[in-house]
Amino acid sequence: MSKGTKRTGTIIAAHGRHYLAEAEGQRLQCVTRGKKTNVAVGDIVDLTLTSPDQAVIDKIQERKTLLYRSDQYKSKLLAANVDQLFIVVATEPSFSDDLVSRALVAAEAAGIHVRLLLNKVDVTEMLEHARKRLQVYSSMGYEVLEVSATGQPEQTGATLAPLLQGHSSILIGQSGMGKSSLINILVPDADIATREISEALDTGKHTTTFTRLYHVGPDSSVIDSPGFQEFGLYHLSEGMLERAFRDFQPYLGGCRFYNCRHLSEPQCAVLEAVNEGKIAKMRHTLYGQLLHESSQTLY
Ligand SMILES: Nc1nc2c(ncn2[C@@H]2O[C@H](COP(=O)(O)OP(=O)(O)OP(=O)(O)O)[C@@H](O)[C@H]2O)c(=O)[nH]1
Ligand SMILES: [Zn+2]
Repeated sequence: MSKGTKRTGTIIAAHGRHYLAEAEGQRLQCVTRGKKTNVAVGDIVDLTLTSPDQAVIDKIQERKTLLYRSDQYKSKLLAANVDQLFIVVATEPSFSDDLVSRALVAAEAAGIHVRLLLNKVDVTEMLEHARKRLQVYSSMGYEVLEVSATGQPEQTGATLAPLLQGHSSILIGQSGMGKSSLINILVPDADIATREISEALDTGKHTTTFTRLYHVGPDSSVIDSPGFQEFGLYHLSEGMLERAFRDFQPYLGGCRFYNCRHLSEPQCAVLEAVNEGKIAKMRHTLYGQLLHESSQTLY
């Protein structure tokens, strides 16, 4: 394989502007042309080799999906081409409804199937409390799976592994929910793979701060992303937002004004549903917050 050879590869790890691609079973360190940082883990890319194990990314192939966060200034790509998302929460430490809902909205907007994964169900003192808090999501139709990564690893693997087959999945969650423990069950050699990727990307000690993709079977992969504390959705337009709230859907079209923003309009079907307890108050509050964010976008 010589300099100038063309390849098609999959991006399996990203750290800053450094990417690692896999092409025909070979790992290639990649950079973008210019200062572009629009590449995501999971992207299928056209490459030109610059040395036996290095390449330049010429082109990102059309994406089936793109999951991303954004703040006022820029978007932060989480993963490309995934078709399902697992939001990992736990009995303890306590999870944030705000972050869970934001992740649900991001998935809906990107057209990605989403489930919640309640981990650490072995912590029985907190189990009923966590289940109760998750009812708001299951009543909207989101599936909530219960697992215990350290308490019942075999059963957890048996529950999750079949769900990954034939899919490109991503796990996200706040720090401490047990995401790494789950990945270690799903990807037995994850630690070794992480070390190898870390060396290839030259990330030094920061082994847990990059997103990476693992193969878990033919046509099956799972992406592990770093824990997050915030989940900005500045990029979602108003129209996208109302549709991304699954609990609003039965009421859309029922408002007096066709262009109702569901904030303070008279005879708003969404507001009526909130008042009747059919839509959770915290969901509507978040919707208002996200509308505000989408009006603040500077890019
Ligand atoms: N009791 C119990 N503890 C668990 C379970 N899964 C993970 N833990 C513990 O929870 C802590 C956090 O787990 P990690 O897997 O490191 O969590 P993480 O979400 O990857 O966290 P970050 O690495 O900070 O992003 C560790 O002490 C685990 O041993 C579980 O099913 N039950
Ligand atoms: Zn309305």
